[in-house]
Amino acid sequence: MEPKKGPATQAEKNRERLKNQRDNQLFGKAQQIDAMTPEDILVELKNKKLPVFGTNKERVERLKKALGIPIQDNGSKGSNSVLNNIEQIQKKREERRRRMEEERINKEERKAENEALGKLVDVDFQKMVDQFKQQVPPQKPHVPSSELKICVCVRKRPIFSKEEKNGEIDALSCSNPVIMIHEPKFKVDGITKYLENHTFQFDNTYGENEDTKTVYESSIRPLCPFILQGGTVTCFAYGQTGSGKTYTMRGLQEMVICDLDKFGRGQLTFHISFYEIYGGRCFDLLNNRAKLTILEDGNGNIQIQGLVEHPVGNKDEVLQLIEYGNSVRTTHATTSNEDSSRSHAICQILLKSGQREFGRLRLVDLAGSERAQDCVSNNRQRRIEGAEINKSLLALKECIRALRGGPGAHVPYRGSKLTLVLRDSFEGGSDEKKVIMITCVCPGHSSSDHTINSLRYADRLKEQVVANQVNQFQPKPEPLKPHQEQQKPQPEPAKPQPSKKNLQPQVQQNLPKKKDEKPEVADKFRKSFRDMEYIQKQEEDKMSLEMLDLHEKVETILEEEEELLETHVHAIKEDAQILTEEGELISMAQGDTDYDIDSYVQRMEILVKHKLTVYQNLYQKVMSFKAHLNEEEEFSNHMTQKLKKKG
Ligand SMILES: Nc1ncnc2c1ncn2[C@@H]1O[C@H](COP(=O)(O)OP(=O)(O)OP(=O)(O)O)[C@@H](O)[C@H]1O
Repeated sequence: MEPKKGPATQAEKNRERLKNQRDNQLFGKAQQIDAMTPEDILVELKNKKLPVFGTNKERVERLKKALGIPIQDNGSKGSNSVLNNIEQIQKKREERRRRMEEERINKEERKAENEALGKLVDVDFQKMVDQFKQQVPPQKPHVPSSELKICVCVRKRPIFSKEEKNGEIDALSCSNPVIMIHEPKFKVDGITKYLENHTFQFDNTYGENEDTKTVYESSIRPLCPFILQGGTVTCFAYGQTGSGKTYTMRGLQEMVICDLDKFGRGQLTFHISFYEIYGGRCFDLLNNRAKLTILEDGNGNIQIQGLVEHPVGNKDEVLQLIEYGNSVRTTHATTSNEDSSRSHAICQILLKSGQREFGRLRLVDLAGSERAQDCVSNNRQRRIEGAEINKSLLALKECIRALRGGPGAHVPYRGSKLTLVLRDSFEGGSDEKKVIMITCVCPGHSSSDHTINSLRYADRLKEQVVANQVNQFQPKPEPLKPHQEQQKPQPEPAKPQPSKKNLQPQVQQNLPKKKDEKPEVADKFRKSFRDMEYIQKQEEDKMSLEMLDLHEKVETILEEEEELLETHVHAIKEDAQILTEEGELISMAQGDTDYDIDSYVQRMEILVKHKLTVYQNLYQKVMSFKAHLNEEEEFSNHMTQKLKKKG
């Protein structure tokens, strides 16, 4: 007999492929029908407007026939076919039981394995995540930042054994330039588990096994020649507390100093300044945390008054200074990271050769992004810090985006203190200024919300904003089984969009109307508020008008607090002066029996009046400040109530 020939032509091959596909589909459908209950068969027949008479087997065959599934005629009739049917059902039941048992044993084994490793993770979710991870596409080479207008990248840090002991699952898959978040979820029944998978793509992504040198090689290093030709490069580390911002920044600081020193062949001096912005105020990290004042002259030039620039010729000294600066940053303990930073730290390096200025490099380690949600905390200090962080991160996003708009684009740098001091990093378009944004993310599944927020933030900085995709990489579908845990895509609920129509009147109402303010203060305040309005409009789906109102209140409080402290110091000095004069007056009155009572009364009247004026002024400032604090408190309570109702 001649061996069976395979398909000869392409057309035959295609026909055979299509036939196989169809057979597979029909086989799948037949399996689904066999697994259906008699009631389901009835419903299905009715749906398809087919007759419902006869036994269940006859109904099944009718349904299959209607769907084009060939009926196997085994020639048996009557009791024989009934026996066959029962046999088939039993086989399927056994098969199902065998599979369930296998799954149970598999689960127990995974659990025991995890326990031995000290991991207390949910094995079902872990299995689902592992399945997805097997389908991650291969990694592509990293793109050097010199080829990009703005380099937007993401770095995933490794999961710590401490986190796994606490039940954390590594829910991030990273394969340059893609990063996926596998978010464990429960269906409404509260039992069935599934994963919601979000896929993002950036210029570069770095996984847990890629070290800081790899990040450096494709981010800052390609821009070193640009700096040496007089360019300005600003590199930001963004992300939630504990995601590795400081870890990444410290590594980059060291590498870039060494490289710039090497490229400059020892001829360059580094002029280092290192300061932080904490709660809307600026402090010099290399000068005993001296408080700095941000000034803007009539031409819009920004100056940080009091900031000390340290000229250093030796790279080791540069690194020592940076290390010192890092160690004195403002930190506060939180549950997730004991050294959680609430400040933005800006390390600025100006390169000079003799008197000739070269480029500038700014390395900015941003405050924990989740702190921006502290706007409704119980603690006022935290709230004000949170509002400041929120405002600065929103303003930063819009200022970076303005770089893409070219030299003439509006840069809303007055929207926050951070963007105000970094104004020079954003103006002139992306050919003149280079920005690298490294978004750091935590791998643990319980951080999924924060991670998604961080990636969405970074996504807005990309050239083309493409909405992240949900469930791009799905495991191969298995036939549906009853009560099986499904990895089902769940569309995100649509967010209500505030209407633009309603925006204007309310914003107008919010415009600051402060009495007795100096004209330049009022002007500064209005300009900054206009930039906040601009940012709010770009961000209207995220930033509510209430948030804008909160930012205005916080701005007022910060400005007034400054003024109040100044007035208080002034009052104490005046008082001391008056006290000295009073002392002199008393000594005169007590020591000289022949003193002039009229002159005493006259001088005393002047002194007391002066004292009253000084303290009256201070009292008014205290009362006004107190009223604004109360207003902020009320507003915060209102926001908290609103959030509670929503949640
Ligand atoms: N890629 C990494 N590889 C190994 N360990 C890392 C990595 N990234 C971060 N870590 C470690 O994770 C911890 C938190 O990192 P880091 O302090 O840099 O976070 P952070 O984002 O700066 O937090 P915060 O905003 O609170 O300052 C540190 O112990 C750090 O050593």
